[in-house]
Amino acid sequence: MFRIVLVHPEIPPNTGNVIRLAANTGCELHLVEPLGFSMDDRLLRRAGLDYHEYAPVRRHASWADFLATQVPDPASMYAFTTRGSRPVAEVRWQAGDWMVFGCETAGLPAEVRDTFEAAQRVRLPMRPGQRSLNLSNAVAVTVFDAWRQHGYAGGV
Ligand SMILES: C[S@@+](CC[C@H](N)C(=O)[O-])C[C@H]1O[C@@H](n2cnc3c(N)ncnc32)[C@H](O)[C@@H]1O
Repeated sequence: MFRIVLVHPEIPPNTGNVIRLAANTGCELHLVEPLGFSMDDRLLRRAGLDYHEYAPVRRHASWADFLATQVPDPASMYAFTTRGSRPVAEVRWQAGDWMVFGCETAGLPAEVRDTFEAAQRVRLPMRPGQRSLNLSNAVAVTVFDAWRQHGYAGGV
């Protein structure tokens, strides 16, 4: 089981997709507020269908609140950023690791990104000149690669 963290997500269908992905793969999902939508949003519900009933979704009032309540081990936290210094392919994922993603427009806030050691700031490969992947696509390819490393344990 991996832990997905979305910091200030803005677009309801992206978070809905990630709720569904978390249910599909057995991940925990953490949302760091402020969010760009209400959790009752119609688009969020449509994308997540009823999966929010099956995927644990935890909300945190701020990044500081997330750190204070979850007390994550920095060595098990990875920040996903297009400015990451480490290729994601080098990561050997461990159960319980935290995968931290930024918002759709601005990415991870600098005050969050800068708290990660260089080795914990990872990037997904893209062709030259490309800006970024869609947030929910970035989460999906990451979770499935991590799950693949574990032989899709628990999957059928
Ligand atoms: C649409 S992107 C944000 C784009 C933003 N302008 C930036 O440059 O960070 C949303 C989130 O997806 C993740 N992401 C997208 N493409 C990525 C990549 N190539 N490497 C690492 N993370 C990526 C990051 O967490 C990012 O904050």
